[in-house]
Amino acid sequence: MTTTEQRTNILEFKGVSAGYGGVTVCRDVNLTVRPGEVVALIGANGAGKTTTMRTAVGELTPISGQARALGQTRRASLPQLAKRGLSYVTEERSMIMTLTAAENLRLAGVSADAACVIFPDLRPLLRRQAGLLSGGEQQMLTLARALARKPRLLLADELSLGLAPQIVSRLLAVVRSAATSDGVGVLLVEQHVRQVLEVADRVYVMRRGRVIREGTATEIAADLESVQRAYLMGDSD
Ligand SMILES: Nc1ncnc2c1ncn2[C@@H]1O[C@H](COP(=O)(O)OP(=O)(O)OP(=O)(O)O)[C@@H](O)[C@H]1O
Repeated sequence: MTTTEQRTNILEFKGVSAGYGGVTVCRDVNLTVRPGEVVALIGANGAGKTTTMRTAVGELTPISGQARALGQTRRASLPQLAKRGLSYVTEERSMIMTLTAAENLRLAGVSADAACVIFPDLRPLLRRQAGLLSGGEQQMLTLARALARKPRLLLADELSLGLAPQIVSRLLAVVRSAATSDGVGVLLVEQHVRQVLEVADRVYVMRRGRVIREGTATEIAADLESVQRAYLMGDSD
């Protein structure tokens, strides 16, 4: 990756407000993601993290401001962004549960070998129905499928929801490595704040629809108790 590429934002929000049916949920959000960096978006339930992600991937249109992914100057849909190199993964199990792991990969145009390079543990599971995989295995498959497509921008919304800490670490380590080794820009929404701070470069903290703090992961980690007390305890405080 050249220095110029590293400096270019592959995701950029300028004063973005967004919401549902005319009701504004996120207000004046400014954020950036550059190639090769892992950026975490943290905040209490209902803070507006998913709304921000859905705006970034073109599922929601900003009420005002500008949301630009992968250099698009006009609003683009998720399929258009996917063609340009966006992968979007969420906590929802997105596999077809009656198909095998290998069939799910094939359906996405991803080779089983490429997926197994990312998570070797998938190899013995390829012929198993996706619906019979554990939650952690399903998310390994989801992440392997997303990364094997060699995206330029990965948006992951609570990929590890409800999973054991050990598997959360493994998923996050693979995300970190995709950023470091392949230059993927990553925006991560995670409830596992301590773990995400270990892999993130920068962090945005949201509360009541606004970004109320940003910093390097090191800065936020050094001040984690007050961040958690002030911002993550619940939006009704
Ligand atoms: N489809 C929708 N229609 C109307 N309001 C919505 C919709 N989805 C979310 N909201 C509201 O928008 C606000 C922000 O929700 P959002 O899902 O973005 O928060 P979040 O930070 O991702 O929360 P969580 O951590 O609980 O997933 C909440 O008040 C929520 O009720």
